Amino acid sequence: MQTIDTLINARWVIPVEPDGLTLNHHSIAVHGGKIVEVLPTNDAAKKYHATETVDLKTHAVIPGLVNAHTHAAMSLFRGLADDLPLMDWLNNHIWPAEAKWVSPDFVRDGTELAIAEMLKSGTTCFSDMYFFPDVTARVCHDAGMRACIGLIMIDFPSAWAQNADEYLHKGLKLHDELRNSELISTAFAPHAPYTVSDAPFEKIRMYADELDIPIHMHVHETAQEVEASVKQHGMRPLARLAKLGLLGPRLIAVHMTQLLPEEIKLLAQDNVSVVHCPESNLKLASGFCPVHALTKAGVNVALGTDGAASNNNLDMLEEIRIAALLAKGASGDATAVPAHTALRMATLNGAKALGIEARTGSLTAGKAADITAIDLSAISSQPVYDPVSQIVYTATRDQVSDVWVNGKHLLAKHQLTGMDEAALREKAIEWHGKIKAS
Ligand SMILES: CSC[C@H]1O[C@@H](n2cnc3c(O)ncnc32)[C@H](O)[C@@H]1O
Ligand SMILES: [Zn+2]
Repeated sequence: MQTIDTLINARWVIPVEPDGLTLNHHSIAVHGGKIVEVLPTNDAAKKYHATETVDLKTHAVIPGLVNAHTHAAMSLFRGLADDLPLMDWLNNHIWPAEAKWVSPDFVRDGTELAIAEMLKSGTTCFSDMYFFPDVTARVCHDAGMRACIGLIMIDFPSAWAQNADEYLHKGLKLHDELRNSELISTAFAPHAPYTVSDAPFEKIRMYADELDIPIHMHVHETAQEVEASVKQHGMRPLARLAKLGLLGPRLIAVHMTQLLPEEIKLLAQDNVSVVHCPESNLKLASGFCPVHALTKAGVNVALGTDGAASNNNLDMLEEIRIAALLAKGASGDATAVPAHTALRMATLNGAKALGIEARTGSLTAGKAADITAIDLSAISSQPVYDPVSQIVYTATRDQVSDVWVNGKHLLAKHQLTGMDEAALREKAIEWHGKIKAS
């Protein structure tokens, strides 16, 4: 008998890699934060002696969900400004509120609230873009959450940095401090082509090559963004990014609702990853990302929630379902984004976009034990012909029972093991009191 930390016995194991595989009555052996083996439960009982055994008799176990684009601390602005288009929302509501309220304490409390919500809905890793990324990284480390922290750049001063040089300098310092972390990786995060000028983009390209990290950016979010770029630069944002040498496998282009057929070809040729945020795009009426055409062209498409101020939740199960439905509606093709593809977008494709697919994104021996269990015994998920179909089209976040990140059991039987929900609620109420009074 081999001694291990944890043995998870599940009714179904869906490893995501290989694609389309569903394993019945299988177990996951976990030791030292890593997946040691995925094997039939009968064999696991003979081979492994585990310190902790978790029986999930009615559950499907999947790789932890990867939220490939969010602004975690914006959870404290949830519901602050609804039912508006992007630029009105940003210029007249969100940016003024951020100028007034964003501080290290705001980012700490907002990120903790967001992590609690993400863990409770099955997310084990998120890619963030927000002020005080040093605070976000510390909160993730303390909570045991995996994250890709955005080293932000924007052409206006904020409480985090005054100018491009300071944004870059602070970002590089943070990257250096985090370079040996098992849980936290970094990416450059220039906000968008319309808020970052050529000179900082050129520096980011150079440092991203040198440090071998991704570049995470909002791109082609709305038709107005594209029109404004044509007026100001004489070209579409993507063409400008291409001219600046930014198109390539490092680029994580978020939103992409405005794409010409030749741009889709270019994204595929250059191995750019796209992050689709369907709920944010719907709520801000930004447009529709042509996910079916992108996947057919071979582009890696991942999923993100965007921030809780434009969604208004951080629920990746909901995002998966909307992505699968919207792809069919928008393309007029019911075969677009089938359930297995949608689940892959929310797991392995996200990890690939963030450059961490060797660490996470599938239930594969040697990868980190980032695992989510979904209870399919709910009436609304009966009967189960295909557990992947039930996860994508019927499951809601209250069916997420257990979550492990790097082998740590952070959600056990629906309860957060390392976070105090009542205290998080109190802090959110306190912030609401201050913000609404202003
Ligand atoms: C420089 S920190 C990130 C910055 O992005 C803002 N933001 C949040 N959601 C969106 C979105 O959908 N499009 C563009 N910008 C967005 C956030 O409020 C921060 O200011
Ligand atoms: Zn965003």
